Amino acid sequence: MQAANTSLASPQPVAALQPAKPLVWSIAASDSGGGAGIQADVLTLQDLGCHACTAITAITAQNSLGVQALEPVSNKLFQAQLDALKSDLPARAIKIGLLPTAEMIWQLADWLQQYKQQHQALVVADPVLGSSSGQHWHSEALLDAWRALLPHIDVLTPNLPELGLLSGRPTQAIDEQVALLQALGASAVLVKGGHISQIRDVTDLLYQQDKLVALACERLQTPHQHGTGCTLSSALTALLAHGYPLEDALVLARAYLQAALEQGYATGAGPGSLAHPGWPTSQQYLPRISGANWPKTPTAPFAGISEPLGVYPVVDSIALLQQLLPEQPGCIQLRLKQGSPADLHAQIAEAVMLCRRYQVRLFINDHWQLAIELGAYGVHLGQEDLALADLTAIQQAGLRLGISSHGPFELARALQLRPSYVALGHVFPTQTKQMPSQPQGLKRLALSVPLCAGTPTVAIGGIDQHSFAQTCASKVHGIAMVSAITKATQPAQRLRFFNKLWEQHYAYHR
Ligand SMILES: Cc1ncc(COP(=O)(O)OP(=O)(O)O)c(N)n1
Ligand SMILES: Cc1ncsc1CCOP(=O)(O)O
Repeated sequence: MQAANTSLASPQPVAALQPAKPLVWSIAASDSGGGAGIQADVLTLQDLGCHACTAITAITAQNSLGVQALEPVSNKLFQAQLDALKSDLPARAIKIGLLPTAEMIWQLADWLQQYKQQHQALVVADPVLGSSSGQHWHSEALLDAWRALLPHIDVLTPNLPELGLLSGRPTQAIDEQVALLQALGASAVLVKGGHISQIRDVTDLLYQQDKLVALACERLQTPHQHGTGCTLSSALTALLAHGYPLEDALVLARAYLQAALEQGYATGAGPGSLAHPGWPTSQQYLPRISGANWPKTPTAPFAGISEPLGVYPVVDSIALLQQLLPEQPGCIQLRLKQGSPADLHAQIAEAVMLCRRYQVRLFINDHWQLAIELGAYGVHLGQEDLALADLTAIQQAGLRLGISSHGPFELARALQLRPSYVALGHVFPTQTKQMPSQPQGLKRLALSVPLCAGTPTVAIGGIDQHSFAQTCASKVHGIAMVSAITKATQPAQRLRFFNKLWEQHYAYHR
């Protein structure tokens, strides 16, 4: 019998395929206790739908009570791991954790410089310079090496002590310390709030060039916090690997961490481990976001909407409104982008009168003062419009408020204001408006809907007869459309068609 060819010397490469899951590398140390390091990273990356590859920097002997020993891998073995991954499993994103020696950090800096010239990969680095149980693994030489690594890192996630060590100016203000790291080549810096002060909330600060955003979550009273930094940074890496922009990735990663902490569990006699709670789907874990140009939340929620919004045409003229109203859409929006004050007043007054006659709920885009004055059902505002509007006046006048969102970050901000509905868009490419962001697609739409529990959702952007049913399947409460209705040769007939589809869907699938 002929022996099967079991040679390991020269495996034939399988034809390059697009991997089914994003490939993410964790470059970090092993935690024999299974709560932090490589082990926490792999569990988190897999939990968030990525394939985790690893390059182990050191092996630690530890349990829930502390670290008993740490031994770096040889530089040769470290290099071999990186090269093996590079030749066959290129990363969409890379997470860096504990780097045990200055020499290994310099080696990684050289290696990353070359890698990033050939591959597009985002690098998140959690500068682990000590353990939560009190050990520290830094020397001046190691800190200098970390500083040299900064230009190769896209997001650095230090806690406050780590920021102080890296900046070398621990007594200066956080902004000033971050500026020092940015001067050394750091891009985005997320200063984690766990150590900032023992107040009710944990507030993380995201610095990007000239922009600062704060994300606050309730401080959970749990002893099971081993691996918190590793879990946050690997969750962030996973979400970046899925293609979420940084702020969106961070909001979801923070929600993931909050659920992971809340469901943490005891392992040994010391602090236990975090759970791996799956994709964030619950609004209760979303961080509260603050930053420049963001309005205060009115003291009460906006008026609610009882019936589903249904098919939601967005029109730019009274003529179209008149054509569509007899078809009884779930609601309608007048979106006027030009006109003198007198002209706008006259058109909105007429729209209010017509919608009352047909008993259709009328939202006014942008012109919130006229909407209040003339008694519209509600107002729709974009995120940039919110800072300019008097939200308390809209809320106290009893008008409904709909707010646009283009991803989890804007969605979390919008939900904070307790609006009457949130719009999720743009779902598909659209010709109607130049959009600053990428289309979200149906998968992200479906993942966003559960985050809004209790607040109605409206999908918008590029929805037409081909995508209507799939969009309904995401369980949104309304479907807003501009061109699919207004550019049809017979807009009223087209609306009738969509109304019928909505009713069928609603009757059979809710
Ligand atoms: C239902 C609905 N969703 C989103 C929008 C977009 O509003 P906005 O972000 O204010 O952009 P403009 O419409 O002003 O271009 C909307 N109008 N309606
Ligand atoms: C106003 C707006 N906001 C997000 S997408 C969009 C335009 C939607 O138009 P269409 O339905 O023609 O794609």
